[in-house]
Amino acid sequence: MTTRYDLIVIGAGMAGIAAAHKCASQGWTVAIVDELPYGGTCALRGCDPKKILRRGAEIVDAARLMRGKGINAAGLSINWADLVAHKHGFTDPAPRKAEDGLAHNGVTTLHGPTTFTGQNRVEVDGRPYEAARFLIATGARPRPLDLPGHEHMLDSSQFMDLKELPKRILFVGGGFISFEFAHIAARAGARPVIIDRGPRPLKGFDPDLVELLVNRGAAAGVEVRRATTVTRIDKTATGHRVTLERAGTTESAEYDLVVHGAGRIPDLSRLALDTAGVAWGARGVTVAGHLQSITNPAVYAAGDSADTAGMPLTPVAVIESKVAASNMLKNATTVPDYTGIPTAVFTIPELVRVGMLEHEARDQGLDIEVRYRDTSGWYSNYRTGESTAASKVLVDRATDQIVGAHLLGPEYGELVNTLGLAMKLGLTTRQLKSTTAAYPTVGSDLGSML
Ligand SMILES: Cc1cc2nc3c(=O)[nH]c(=O)nc-3n(C[C@H](O)[C@H](O)[C@H](O)COP(=O)(O)OP(=O)(O)OC[C@H]3O[C@@H](n4cnc5c(N)ncnc54)[C@H](O)[C@@H]3O)c2cc1C
Ligand SMILES: NC(=O)c1ccc[n+]([C@@H]2O[C@H](COP(=O)([O-])OP(=O)(O)OC[C@H]3O[C@@H](n4cnc5c(N)ncnc54)[C@H](O)[C@@H]3O)[C@@H](O)[C@H]2O)c1
Repeated sequence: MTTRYDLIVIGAGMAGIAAAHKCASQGWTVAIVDELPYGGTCALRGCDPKKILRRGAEIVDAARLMRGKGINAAGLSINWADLVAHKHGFTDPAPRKAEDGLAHNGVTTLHGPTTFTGQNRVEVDGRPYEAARFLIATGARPRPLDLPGHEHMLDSSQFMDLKELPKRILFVGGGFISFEFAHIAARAGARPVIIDRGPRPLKGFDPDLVELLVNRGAAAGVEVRRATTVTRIDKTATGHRVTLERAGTTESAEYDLVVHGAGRIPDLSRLALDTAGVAWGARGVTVAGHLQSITNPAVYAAGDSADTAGMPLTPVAVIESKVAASNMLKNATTVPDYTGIPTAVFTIPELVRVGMLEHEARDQGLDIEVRYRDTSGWYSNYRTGESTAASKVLVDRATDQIVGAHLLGPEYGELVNTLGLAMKLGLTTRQLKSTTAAYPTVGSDLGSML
């Protein structure tokens, strides 16, 4: 017999869980399904465990910066197995907590791979279900790389579960994952190399700050090679022989590990979306601004699996999920507001961005003032021994409002939240400068950055 719900949510990550809670709390009958343990990428295989591993690296780096300044960092090292065990202390109980919370709120929790069998029907592990509405929240997976030996690469989840960390690690792709993991690995004693096929890694971030970060990473043992790609990976007795291509020349080198950091794609190919009449493409489920499928009105999508103006980030998944849930409940067409959502690369130090890049602002015809500050000599950084730090705030001359902000430095991942808030609320830099921060905190540097 087919069980029927008001809503079936496919994917129990950030996007799926938030929407299931919201609709169930409004009295809808809701089921949620995942083929993996509940919690999704962010809690189990992404943001949260990654930042636990980074904590070890932060401590080592912080001690090294204070060498000769009263701290003896000699002999300080990361015990990788213990650090990974510390991570498991958080991730192992998370699925049970997530599932119990849903069940407590009246949501039926299902398990297994899900595929559509009609416009408003799915099968979960072979069992049929129907619903008036569906939310697709299936997230993303590593982009398949078409090269001989691709199966020897580890993905980000496998990397974070390594029992021990070898020395020679090649990260393919110069984006978020490679930079964050390489910065952790270097502090844990490895010699990571990042290759990127383009001339500039971390393309979504301010180019001047990226160059500073690349140099700071080099000093910590992270090598970055540009315009380089991998063409072949062969397993050897001691590791992997990797063939690399750069400007038409080929070289090969031996690495213990090769890690995939070459982008992620929406995880949709197994859902049989065509059977449900749901249009989709390489960027995700094709949705209107209010997150409803443009071809099947019963279906909505949110998070990494939806083709929207938002980046594939946790705060975006949560906002989209709440807006999609509210639209389903009220039959409304509200569009998410993406203004002022910050993003951070958790290297050491971290690189952050909110709003537009310089060239994006100019392409939009804005008359901007670029307020660049080398903050490396400022008190907050002197105190920690950090010698690489800078800020670049883009201010619209016509309105005195911030249209973009780019920061590289310790704790700037916290500072950027204030700039995001200012953008969201449309504060002028004059208004922002009139606020007072506790002193001495990095927040108290904001006025001088402006
Ligand atoms: C290594 C890493 C680090 C990251 N760090 C950060 C960070 O620091 N900050 C940040 O903002 N973002 C970060 N992200 C991105 C962030 O994790 C994602 O944007 C976010 O988790 C997306 O949430 P989601 O709910 O859309 O998808 P997910 O959390 O991926 O959830 C999708 C769920 O759907 C399930 N699923 C898929 N297909 C099916 C199917 N057919 N049937 C049943 N279930 C299915 C999956 O098993 C999964 O549990 C990181 C990502 C990675 C990979
Ligand atoms: N801190 C965070 O918020 C965080 C951390 C990790 C991941 N994420 C999310 O996960 C997504 C995926 O991360 P990612 O690091 O895999 O991708 P990414 O999109 O950040 O970067 C991929 C990079 O790999 C390069 N590349 C692609 N194919 C290549 C090849 N064959 N050889 C060499 N270089 C190649 C691209 O030019 C690009 O620079 C991100 O877009 C982000 O949304 C976020």
